[in-house]
Amino acid sequence: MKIAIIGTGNLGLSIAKGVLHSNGATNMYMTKRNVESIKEFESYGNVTVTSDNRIAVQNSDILIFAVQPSHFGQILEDIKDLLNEKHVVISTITGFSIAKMESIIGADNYIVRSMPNTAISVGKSMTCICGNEKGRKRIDLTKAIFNRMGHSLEIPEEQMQAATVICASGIAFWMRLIRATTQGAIQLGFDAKEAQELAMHTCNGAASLLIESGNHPEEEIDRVTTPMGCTIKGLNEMEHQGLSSSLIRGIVASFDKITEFKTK
Ligand SMILES: NC(=O)C1=CN([C@@H]2O[C@H](COP(=O)(O)OP(=O)(O)OC[C@H]3O[C@@H](n4cnc5c(N)ncnc54)[C@H](O)[C@@H]3O)[C@@H](O)[C@H]2O)C=CC1
Ligand SMILES: O=C(O)[C@@H]1CCC=N1
Repeated sequence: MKIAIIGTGNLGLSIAKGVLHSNGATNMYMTKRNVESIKEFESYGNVTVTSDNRIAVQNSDILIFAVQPSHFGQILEDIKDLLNEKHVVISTITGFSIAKMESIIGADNYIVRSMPNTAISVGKSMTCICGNEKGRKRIDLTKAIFNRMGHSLEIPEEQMQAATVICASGIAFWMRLIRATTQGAIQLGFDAKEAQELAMHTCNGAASLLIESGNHPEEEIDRVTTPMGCTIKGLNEMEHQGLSSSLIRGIVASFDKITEFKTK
């Protein structure tokens, strides 16, 4: 598998690390404007680092674009004449529709949108995927690539904006909750390192329990909340302070922000 990461910044670098850790590519190109910060990746032997997207496209089959939304249109213009039947054009770009991509490179390309998160670097991404008419013939291949770096789900393009919030931004929401739990643990007497260790592994356990059991969260919460116990006291106080409501309102605000920059 010959993969190009076009735009090796925060997300692109996470994807590159995930590809390398999962041995997901026989050959990988990594591009960015200034390559100094990623030069070290050439030590992997099967990695080429360059600022030239055209070279990367010519030497790769799977093209994963991870540039800022405002840069993506011009980058597609710059490489569109190189695209052929071997290429799968995979975009992680928030708010950049398939129709907009087709208006630049044409509908006769294998186009897939993928919405991963930075946990892809450690093989734990939740990645949502959709494709254009030709791209849907490459969905299984795309899922195979992203399933080596976590879990993936094909969804309609209409849900990609919501998926961006829940999965891509969502990982930051969960890490803020881990940080808040850590601060609570520090207040209760743990040092910062141990406090974060407790918070991370408890969070990991909660997610793993739900994934493995397939149970509803409240079913599992009912197993923890001893009558008149400390857990229900804490949970009810959190809800009195608006825990669930503040999370939901933050998720909706994040969604509305994407709508804002989509309409610009
Ligand atoms: N950061 C995240 O967790 C996620 C980001 N996304 C999307 O991924 C895209 C990238 O986001 P970030 O990684 O956070 O941004 P970033 O700014 O960290 O990375 C963008 C990279 O693109 C490079 N770039 C700019 N122009 C270029 C060009 N002409 N050729 C090659 N590289 C070029 C920049 O040097 C930079 O390294 C955005 O569209 C964002 O919406 C999607 C899901 C998650
Ligand atoms: O914050 C952002 O706009 C990008 C999309 C999801 C994660 N990072």
